[in-house]
Amino acid sequence: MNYYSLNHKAPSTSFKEAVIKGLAPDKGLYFPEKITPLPKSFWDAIDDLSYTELAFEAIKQFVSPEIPKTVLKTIVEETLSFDFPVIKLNDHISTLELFHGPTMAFKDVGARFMARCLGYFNKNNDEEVTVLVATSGDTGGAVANGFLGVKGVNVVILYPSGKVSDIQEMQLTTLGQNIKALEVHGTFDDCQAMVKTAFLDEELTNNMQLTSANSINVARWLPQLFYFIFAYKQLHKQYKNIVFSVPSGNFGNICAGMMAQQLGLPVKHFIASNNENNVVTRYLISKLYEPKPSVQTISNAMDVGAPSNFIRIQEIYKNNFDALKDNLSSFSFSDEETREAMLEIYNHYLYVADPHGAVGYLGCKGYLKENPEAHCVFLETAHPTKFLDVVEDVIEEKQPLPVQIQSVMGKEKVSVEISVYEELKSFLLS
Ligand SMILES: N[C@@H](CCOP(=O)(O)O)C(=O)O
Repeated sequence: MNYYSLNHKAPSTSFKEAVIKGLAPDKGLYFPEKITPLPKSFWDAIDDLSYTELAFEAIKQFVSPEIPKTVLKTIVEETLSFDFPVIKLNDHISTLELFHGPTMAFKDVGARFMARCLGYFNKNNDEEVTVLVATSGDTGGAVANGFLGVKGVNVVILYPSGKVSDIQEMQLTTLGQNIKALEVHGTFDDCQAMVKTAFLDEELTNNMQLTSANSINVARWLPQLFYFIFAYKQLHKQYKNIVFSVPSGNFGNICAGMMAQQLGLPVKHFIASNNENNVVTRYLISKLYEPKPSVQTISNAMDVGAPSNFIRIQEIYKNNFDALKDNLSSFSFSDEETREAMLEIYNHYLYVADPHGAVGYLGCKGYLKENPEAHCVFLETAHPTKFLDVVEDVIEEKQPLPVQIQSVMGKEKVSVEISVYEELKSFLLS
């Protein structure tokens, strides 16, 4: 599969080059040249195929021929070594739990898939790759875990100081080895902007091979389409009008869901559920796309003011506003509403949702008001104990810590504080 730059000022490139480069030389995101819907026989066999078989069939067109089928099978099997259960709350709302991986966030799948692809491409190469990643909370930990000890790969994680949860910070600052954390005095958007600037800095790119492990990288972004197929597998016999409410920050996950739809997944509608960082909610009302600096919320992984992947969504809908609006709704909720939703979910369903999931639940409720025939699945993007203070405060109950969380507790935080791009550059050159 070849990929083109959405800025249209750089040549098309192979999957391998797109993964190794991360971002196109013209700073555009890569997008696949062709999307071939999966055959009817695939969808007819959904009950008989395992998660790894479904994932393999769904992703293979995007990675071939650079990753041979036997290698891809192993990559998919190793990536998906945990569960993705759907939990039904009532006849109209279910949640898809995406937090059963090693760092308990949905990012684990993309990070593990990408790490293995890069490991494969790098196996006979002596040149080291530096993976730069900006995180608003969950990506950092997942990438640190996924890339820990991968030969020839150094990871540098930028995170906004004081704006990620304590557990998220421990997950990305305590592993050591080939993982380094930079604590940025600024927002996630500042971190993401620094990463993008680094890709354009010839002094850096002449000295080192840089790539990104944010969803701007196709190998981090595309595997997220598996989730929607897994949810459909679990629900399709019971419900016909399935819609997904996706807690959205950088919009990679919802955009991957739309790719699954392009492959033929019968999804009725998508809901982008936002906290107060709501550029897309506003866009769908006003037709004006006006990114704003992000504000801090209790659903911090979604504190993104300028979502990178929105341009990919526009590409899927060929920049047709009406076509997009037919398939996408968006709602935005305050922290107060999020807390109330967490309590409601707990009181009504005895289910402990994290703040991001609670925003997704509210998105379902918003959509169901006008579309009562739908069955809405909100994505539980991270385990509630990653936001322990907020969760325990809202439901007034102590939460047991899963082993994945216990394993980072009490470890020593190691980070370097930076404020401006020049400091990132000297860090990388040093
Ligand atoms: N929400 C992310 C930040 C960016 O998202 P990504 O999917 O592009 O890595 C986080 O939690 O770190």
